[in-house]
This record gives sequence, structure tokens and C-alpha cells, in this order.
Amino acid sequence: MNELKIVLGLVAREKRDIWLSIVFGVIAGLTTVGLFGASGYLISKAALTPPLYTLIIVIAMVKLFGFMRALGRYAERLFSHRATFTILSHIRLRFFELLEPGVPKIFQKYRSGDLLSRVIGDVESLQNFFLRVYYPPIVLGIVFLSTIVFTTFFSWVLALLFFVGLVMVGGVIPFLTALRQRRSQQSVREGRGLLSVKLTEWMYGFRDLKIYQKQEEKEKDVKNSMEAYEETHEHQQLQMVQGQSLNLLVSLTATWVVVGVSVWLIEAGELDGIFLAMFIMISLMVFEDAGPMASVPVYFEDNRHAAKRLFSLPVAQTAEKRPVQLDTEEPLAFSLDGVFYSFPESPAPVLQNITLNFPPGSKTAIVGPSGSGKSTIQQLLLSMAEVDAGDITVHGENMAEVDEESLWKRVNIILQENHFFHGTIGDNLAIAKEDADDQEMGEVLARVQLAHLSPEDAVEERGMNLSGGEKQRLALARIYLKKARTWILDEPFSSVDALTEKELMDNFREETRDDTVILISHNLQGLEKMDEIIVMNQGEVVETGSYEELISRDGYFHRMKQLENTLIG
Ligand SMILES: Nc1ncnc2c1ncn2[C@@H]1O[C@H](COP(=O)(O)OP(=O)(O)OP(=O)(O)O)[C@@H](O)[C@H]1O
Repeated sequence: MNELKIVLGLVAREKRDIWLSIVFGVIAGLTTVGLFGASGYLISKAALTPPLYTLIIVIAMVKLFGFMRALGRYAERLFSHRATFTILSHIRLRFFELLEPGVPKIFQKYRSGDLLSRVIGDVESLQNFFLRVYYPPIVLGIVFLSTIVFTTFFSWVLALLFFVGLVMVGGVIPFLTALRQRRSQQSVREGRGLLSVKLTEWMYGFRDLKIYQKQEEKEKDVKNSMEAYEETHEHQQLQMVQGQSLNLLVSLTATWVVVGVSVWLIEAGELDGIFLAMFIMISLMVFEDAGPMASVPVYFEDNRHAAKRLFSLPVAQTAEKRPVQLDTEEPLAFSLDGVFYSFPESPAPVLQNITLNFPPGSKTAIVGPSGSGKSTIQQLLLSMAEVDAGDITVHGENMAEVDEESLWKRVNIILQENHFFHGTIGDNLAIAKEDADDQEMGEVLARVQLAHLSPEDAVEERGMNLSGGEKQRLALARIYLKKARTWILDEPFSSVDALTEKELMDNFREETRDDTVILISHNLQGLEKMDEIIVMNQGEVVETGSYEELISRDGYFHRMKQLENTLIG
């Protein structure tokens, strides 16, 4: 229920439009009942050839009700839809506000398709919350109760009939429909989530599936999920329509009962016959609006689940702004003391008892075999993950207290995989420096050996039209624009040829002369000029020292270097 309270809070922000929707909804409802009631009365009265002024008054009332009804409906639709779209944007914003501080940890726990399904499917479902759950029952209740009060002036029996009708179409039938739909609604929700996850995986893995000729198999799987989803959705919609039809049937039956009882009351002399047509019309109209009430609990249940899925992300709930801002322009220092780390949902520690020191302005390389934990250290240094035990400090501050954004602002980062957005080379560079002009962009492109590209050149989604090496150099160009004094780079040159790598490395050394550099690398070439090399294996630091020290020690690094030399020949 707490999650729905968040949605209610966001809905309540649109107080003005809520009030206007209710007021105009009630005006439209009452004038509809008035219009048809007055028309019924007019037909009967006209047959009795009353004085002309009576007819003129009733005709004027019919006209007025007709005009007010149209105006009321229009205004109700206008304000309720305006409120709905504003509420939807509040919901989306709130979801992103909760999601953003949890990223990237949240991506370790939830699949992208699942998140996509939440932000699209669940937010879309919540558009029904205001439009179908929140205010229509209030409007219907007021219109119905006013009609009942009006009817008591003519007949208590008819008023009681209207009341019983209200309980049936506004309470009993919706409740029974909701009860019947519980299971099918659950299946629809699960089916939608699964389909979204499978579709995104199929899309991301399209190339690999094609290469391994598994495309058809996967497509069949996606198609099956799609069919299963459509089937459950159809079944659920059918149940909903059946509920609405049942409500309509009961409404029409109630009107027939009103006709029968009115005739009986007229015969018994308890109701003037002139009001017969009026009550038939009132009954028809007042029950007409009650049909959609059958789906209110169904939408309510759907919205409750949608709210739960949206606002129950565990990381999001705990994310708080951290108090320490890093506002120094100096190269940063880092230290790790007795650090242990394991990924969520995989208990084996990935890092064990890591103690390291990165003084300001130092140049450190982290090397080691694949899977030894190098990139995980980068994640911890960038505060993208939190240690299980031990301490990390950045510039003398406890990392857990440091505001992540203030840290990221001070560091030039290259991750193992960097994202490139659909647009131009310029758009992708501007992420690092918004006001960089074409000349500045051209200069950094030339420095990373990408002089053949210009800022206007197109970049396809995820940089698909760039080679692996070009993507790495573009990532490097991006951080050259950023001009922070600390560099934490994961395999920045792994896809470029040896000659280009040497040129890039020379340029990089020049650029970072006084800065803090932490360079993760598989490659043991070109590490001679680093102040310190940290050798990792199976989540532990197995050796540290300068290049000469490690070579002369005849330990792990020495053996790795010999092996590399043998392989290179
Ligand atoms: N999100 C994750 N969830 C669970 N385990 C993970 C996750 N990411 C990495 N690991 C595991 O953590 C260990 C260390 O991974 P890490 O990426 O730090 O290694 P690495 O030394 O950088 O490897 P490489 O040189 O291949 O990039 C590996 O055994 C890997 O399987």
C-alpha cells in the first residue's frame, strides 16, 4: 500500500484540476439526469395541453440542461486528461529520481527489459488511476445520491430502488468482477514483464544469434511469449467486458423494475402518472454512467501492482545524498585498506583483503589475468559499488560519505565498455564538455589519431558504425575534453594496433604528467614508466613494485612478462 501512497501523493499535487474534474463531472452528470428527466416530464405534460408558459419553462430547462451538459462533459474531459498527463509526468520523474542514485548497482539486480517494462508499461497503466479509479466513483456517487434525494420528494419506494441499483452496479458487481479477474491480471502482468525482457535480449543479442544460427530458435521463443501474453491479455479483457456487460444488464433490468414499480405506484395512487416518463428517463441515464464502475476495482488492483513494481526498487529506497563534496581541482589520492567485496547474489568474494595506496600525481598500473578483479577495483574507486568490509578513502575522505557526482566530475573515466549515443561524433564528445567548439573537438580527435573523423560525422546507436579501436579512441578524446586531473582507465587501448597504441600512450603520458593515473591493463607493454605496478590474481594483490623491481624479483609479474614475450615471439 505504501507504493500507492506515493502515487496518491503525486496525484494530490494536481489539486486544482482534480477539483475542476469533479465539479464539472458532477455538473455533467446532474444536467444529464436533469435533461432527460425534464424531457420525459415535457412529453407527458405536453400531452395534457397545459398553459403555454409551463411548456416554455420546461423547454427552456431542457435547453439549458443540454447546453450545460455539453459544457460540463467537455470541461470534465479537459481537466481530467490534463491532470492525468501531468500526473504521469510526475510519476515518471519520481521513478527516475529514485532510480538514478541507484544506478549502476540497480543494473546488477534488474534486467534492462524489466526496467523498461516498468517505466513504459507500469507508468502507462497508472494513467487509469486518476481517469478511472480516483475521481469517477466520487462523481457517480454524488450524482446518484442527488438523484436519490430528488426521488424521495416523489416516492420513497423509487428512491430505495435507485439505492439498491447503486449498491449493485457500484459495489457488488465490480467486487465480483475484480475477484474473478485476480488470477488473469497476475498472468497478464507476468507475461508483459517476461515479453519485455525477452524482446530486449533478442534485440541486443541479434548479431550473435545470427552468427550462431540461433536466431530462429530465439525468435520462436519470443513469439511464444508474445502469443502467451496476447492470450492471457485477451482472456483478461474478455472477463472485463463480461463484467461491464453484466453491469449494463443489471442497470437495464433496474430500469425495467423502475417502470414496473412506477406503474404499480400510479395505479395505487401513490405517484402522479405525469412523472412516469420522467423516472424512466432518469433511470436510464443514471444507470448508464454506472457501467464502467465494474472495471474500477480491476483497474485499482492493476494500478496497485504497477505502483508496487515502480516504487519498490530496493536500492532506490535507500539511496540518499551523501554529505561530502569533493571540490578540489588537484589530482586525487585514493587508498584501500583491507577491502573485501562480493557482487550481490554471488556470495564468493571477488576482492579479498586489498590494501593499496594511490598518492596524488602517482602513475599506477593494475595488471593481472582476466577475472582477477581489476575492473571491480575501478568500480570501487568510482564509488559504483560499496565494500563489504574495509575502508576506501578519496583525498582523505571516507568514500562512503563522498557525493558520487562530485567524484565523477573530478575523474576522467574510461570503462571497459563505453556507450556511444545515436547522433554525431560532436554530440558524443559534447557529453564531456558542452561548450566545446568544432575546432577544439577537431584537436582532440587528431590527438587520439581520429583525424579522419569530423564532429559532424554520424554515429549509429551504440556506435555500431565505429570500429572497436575507433570507439576506444573516441572515449579517450571525450576525456581529453573533460580536463580533470585524475584518470582511472580500464583497458583504454586494448583494441588498437601496437603502433597506434604507442603513439597514444606517448601522448597520454605527456597529457597526464602531473596527474593521478590508474591504468588497468592486460597488456604488459609500455609499463616501464609507471611508478608502481599492482599485480592481481584471483581477487588478491600478489605483487606490487616498479617495473624494474618486479622484473628483478622473478615472481608472478616476471613469469607473466616471459609468457607474453614468448607469445609475441
Ligand atoms: N556483475 C557481476 N556480478 C557477479 N560477478 C561479477 C560481476 N562482474 C564481474 N563479476 C565477477 O567478478 C570477478 C572479477 O571481475 P572483473 O571484471 O573485476 O575482472 P577483471 O580482472 O577486470 O577481468 P578482465 O580483465 O577480463 O576485464 C570475475 O570472476 C567476474 O566473473
